[in-house]
Amino acid sequence: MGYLENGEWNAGWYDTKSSGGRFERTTAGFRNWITPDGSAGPTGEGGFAAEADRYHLYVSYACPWAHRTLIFRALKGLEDMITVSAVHPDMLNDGWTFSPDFDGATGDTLYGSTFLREIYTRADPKISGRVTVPILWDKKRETIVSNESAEIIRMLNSAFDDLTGNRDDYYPADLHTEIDAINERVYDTVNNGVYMAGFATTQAAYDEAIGPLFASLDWIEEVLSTHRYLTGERVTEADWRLFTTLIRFDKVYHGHFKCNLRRIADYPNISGYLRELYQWEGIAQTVRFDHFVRHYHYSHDTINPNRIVPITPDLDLSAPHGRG
Ligand SMILES: N[C@@H](CCC(=O)N[C@@H](CS)C(=O)NCC(=O)O)C(=O)O
Repeated sequence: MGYLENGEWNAGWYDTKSSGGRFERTTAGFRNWITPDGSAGPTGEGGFAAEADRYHLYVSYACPWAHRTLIFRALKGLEDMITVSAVHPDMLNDGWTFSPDFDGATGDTLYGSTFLREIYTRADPKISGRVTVPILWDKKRETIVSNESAEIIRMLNSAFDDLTGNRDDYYPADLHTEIDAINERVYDTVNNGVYMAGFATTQAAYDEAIGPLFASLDWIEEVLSTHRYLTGERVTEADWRLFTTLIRFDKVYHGHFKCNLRRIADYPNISGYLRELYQWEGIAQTVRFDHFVRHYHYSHDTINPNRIVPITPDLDLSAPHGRG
């Protein structure tokens, strides 16, 4: 773990001293958009037109934010158009690395780099900031299009539709307001809520995160008792954004991040919904339990200094989901 300052690497864990023990996630630095014709998107500059075999994703199978991008690549049939490199699950003093020494870790298939930070310095040799996954890389301009997963999935949702013919829309116009509102609550209290609980270094910071997390899971359980998906009868971006946290919950967040008031298995509707999403065509291949169980327990030595990787419960995800 560490960060880049003027292109130089500094090792060090998150600073929570200045924020009363609270974990505060930093904002992503590259905010350009791929668009069908290369015109500029909502932020950043233009010049990133949708093209086959032009873009590359750098991901970790452990990371819930990177996982979103793999899910959208699968849902939108972009596997042949967008290539992928997956980092090693251990994120230690050098940050994410391309060591291929773990099943599914591919190394850097574009440049043969050793560390993920080299991708950031390749885009900007004097860059400052955290070295995070996912990264959407442009092989043509050799730069980073975006390192913000929420925006990468929006691009993948529609920018390539004319090339693939896949027009499935996970952010339909008539549901924008509802999806945005759900995303906000789910991000603040669930997706990021588990990290705020797990990375808290004061009791107060933990207490602040844990109540809203379970209040939101209780609310989601209620919503899913009358709706098949979060916004009703159509699966949307909001569901896939929640999925990446739910799938890690009982194996990692429940124990490692002390999110242990209840398990997902204790929520009947969320459990069926999780199974349905897991069984969705193309999704199971994006889920690497081995990567995330190893990553969290082995990498966070402030939480688990002896790096003991625990046994975790089997999740019977292939059982009938009963959500018909
Ligand atoms: N805003 C980013 C956050 C990504 C993020 O925090 N990724 C984590 C892995 S789960 C990371 O790479 N952390 C390394 C670090 O913070 O140094 C996104 O959603 O794309």
